[in-house]
Amino acid sequence: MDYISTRGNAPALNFEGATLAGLASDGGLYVPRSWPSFTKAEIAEMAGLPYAQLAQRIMLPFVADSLSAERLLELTTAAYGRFAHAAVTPLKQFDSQQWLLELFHGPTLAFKDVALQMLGLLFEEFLSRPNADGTTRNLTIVGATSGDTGSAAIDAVAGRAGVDIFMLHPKGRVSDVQRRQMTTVLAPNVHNIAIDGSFDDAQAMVKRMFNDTAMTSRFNIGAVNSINWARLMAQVVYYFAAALQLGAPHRPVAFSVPTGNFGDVFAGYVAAKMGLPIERLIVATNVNDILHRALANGDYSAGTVTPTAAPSMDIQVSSNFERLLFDLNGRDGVAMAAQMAGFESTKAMALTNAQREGAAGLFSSARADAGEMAQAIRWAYDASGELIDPHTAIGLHAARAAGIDASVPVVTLATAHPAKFPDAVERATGHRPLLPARVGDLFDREERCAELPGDYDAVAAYVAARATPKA
Ligand SMILES: Cc1ncc(COP(=O)(O)O)c(C=O)c1O
Ligand SMILES: N[C@@H](CCOP(=O)(O)O)C(=O)O
Repeated sequence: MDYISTRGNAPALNFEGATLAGLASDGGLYVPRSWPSFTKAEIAEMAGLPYAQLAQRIMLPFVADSLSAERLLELTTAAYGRFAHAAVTPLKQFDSQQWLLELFHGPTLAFKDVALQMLGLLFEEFLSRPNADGTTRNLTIVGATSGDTGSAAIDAVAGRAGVDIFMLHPKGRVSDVQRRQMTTVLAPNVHNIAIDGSFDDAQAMVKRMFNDTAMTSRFNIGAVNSINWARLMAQVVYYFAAALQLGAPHRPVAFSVPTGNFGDVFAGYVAAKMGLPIERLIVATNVNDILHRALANGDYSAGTVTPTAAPSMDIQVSSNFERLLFDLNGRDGVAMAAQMAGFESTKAMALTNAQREGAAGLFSSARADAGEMAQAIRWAYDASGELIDPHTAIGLHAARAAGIDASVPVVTLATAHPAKFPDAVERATGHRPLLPARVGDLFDREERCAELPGDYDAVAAYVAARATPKA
């Protein structure tokens, strides 16, 4: 399997190359040249597999040019061995139709761990392979976070040889738990930067660095955000895990996905392409609703970001939407590059008919405001005694409003542990969720974080002064 850019003007790469490259050199995102798929019988055979084995089966077609099946299983076993629940991503039932897929049993309490524990191991694996002249490579990871990617990526690479990580977060716009999970990791290869601005500003700076030759000529810039294909590949697995438990491939399942950068729900789209019978993918947003507007009426135009109690979804430019638009528009890289150039200059874009109609076949969408989010937190607590976080609540609100046929199970992805956002959960229910013991003495640890203006040159200079140059 090789990987091509959505903008059609970058070299095709194998899995190892795409993983280390992160973003394509033409500014596009790497996608597999074609979607591998499983037959109904092959999917049925996966029922009951332990998570690490299921992950190996699902990922193998994507990585086979770079990893053997045996090595892949060693990596999935190591990655998912660190999860606090034996099922890795357990399902909980609310009522006869509504289910919750708990994705927060990893080390940093959010769904990002599922992919980033794997990505950390993949980086280590590929960077340890010698070049033709016997030297090895290093990587300067530059990432943007609205709270969860940062801590999960830092946990996955802290202290690893050959990797420096520079993580940008919007100052004052992540929860205290999220910030501390990043800033209390004092390993010398970890650099936290709080910038003045929004997550979108941070993400734009990261993408710009990949195309800044002054930086790329000196450093091997790498990505941990979901612009990196390997992130999404690892997230496909839990759609299979959940659907198999609910009767797939003999019964379709719908998923409701709290959405910001469109990575998690795009992984669901990939699962459908691979043959998993998905009835509907419900894209749930908070009031930062660019994706809801795009799917409902074709209007992909970025407004100003409004801070909410679900800060990780305070996003108005959704990187991975480009992957979907590319796939739905006949995979025409030239057209995609023109469409994205238009968006980058005007911050607005109209979907083509093919994109609108293609998306409507599988996706629907909903937007939840603060009141609807709080109501969903309360509903979950009353229905099951379960405390859910504000992001998950937005998904649950959309799941219950979607009008899916009663015979189809609807699974809401629980993307973060409620204790990451204790204030909002307590306001809604009167109960304050406790941090699990595995995060330890988070509030007693020393913090280290630089503060920079929301200015690309300042960030680039900061990185250049501290990163390890290419070997
Ligand atoms: C807790 C939480 N829920 C949902 C999302 C949205 O996921 P995605 O950006 O993949 O759409 C994020 C961040 O991305 C998150 O951290
Ligand atoms: N919500 C995310 C934003 C970054 O998204 P990513 O999936 O592209 O890494 C976060 O928590 O940082």
